[in-house]
Amino acid sequence: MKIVVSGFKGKMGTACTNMVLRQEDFILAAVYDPFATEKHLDELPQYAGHPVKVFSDKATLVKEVEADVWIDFSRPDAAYDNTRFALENGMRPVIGTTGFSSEQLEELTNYSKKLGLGGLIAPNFAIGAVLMMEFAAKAAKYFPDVEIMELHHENKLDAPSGTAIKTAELIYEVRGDHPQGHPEEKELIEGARGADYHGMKIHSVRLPGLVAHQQVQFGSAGEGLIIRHDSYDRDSFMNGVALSCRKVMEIDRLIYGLENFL
Ligand SMILES: NC(=O)C1=CN([C@@H]2O[C@H](COP(=O)(O)OP(=O)(O)OC[C@H]3O[C@@H](n4cnc5c(N)ncnc54)[C@H](O)[C@@H]3O)[C@@H](O)[C@H]2O)C=CC1
Ligand SMILES: O=C(O)C1=N[C@H](C(=O)O)C[C@H](O)C1
Repeated sequence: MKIVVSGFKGKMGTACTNMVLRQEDFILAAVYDPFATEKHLDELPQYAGHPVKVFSDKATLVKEVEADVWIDFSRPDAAYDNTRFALENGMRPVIGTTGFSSEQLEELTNYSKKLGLGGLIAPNFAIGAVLMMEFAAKAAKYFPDVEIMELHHENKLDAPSGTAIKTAELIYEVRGDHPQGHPEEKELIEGARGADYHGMKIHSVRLPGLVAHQQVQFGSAGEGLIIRHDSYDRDSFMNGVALSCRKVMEIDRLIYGLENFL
């Protein structure tokens, strides 16, 4: 299977490039990053011995390279354009980049169906994070009062995280609208109670030293339940990305969420 890694200079792009090179049935057809130059081949040791084509321009890439799968970990403001571009050029998207609106997800799904091309957009590729979301949705039936704390490295651009949004959506499907806290509570400093999603509060922490962590904290009369997932290393996402590259070859539309492949 021939694969392009988009956003290859970044933290996740680097991990994905290494992962693709390690898989016997994957071929790294090209890497793309608008900030790339040819000298990246010499600078990045993981490419040693592997003749990989480096592109800083998507249009040139598709003229010179044929690939089956487009892995993308770039920026929230590039997520939609890159996914659309992959589909338009016959590559199955495996997208970890966050920042899609529900309208964009719907439009891309419809477009993929029209083309008959498989693909996946997943806010989190760590198997443990998918389980955390499923456990949280299950708990919400009995514990409707819940707050989500997501904690990430200080270079993250979007807040709340894609994982926190997906978790909130899953919990909302179970418990619906549910105002929390005292009806007369007042924030003395704006934002103190976090973002509000149908009554559920979401808190975003950004600190050096963190990778990707989330705690879903439930409270009920006299008891509490905390469901927590920690990605200590970006390798935590790689099994999910590798699995998805194989699975998108077997389907004929874009889907949302790694749970669909587990
Ligand atoms: N779904 C998942 O499991 C995970 C998703 N992410 C998401 O992946 C994205 C990237 O995260 P990091 O690697 O930490 O960021 P990063 O900042 O380390 O890397 C982003 C890379 O994208 C490149 N880039 C900028 N504009 C681009 C464009 N238009 N097309 C292609 N590449 C472009 C940058 O030059 C940079 O090399 C974020 O949206 C993050 O939330 C991160 C970790 C796991
Ligand atoms: O930016 C990150 O790092 C991560 N982004 C994804 C998100 O927004 O949920 C997945 C994971 O949390 C790491």
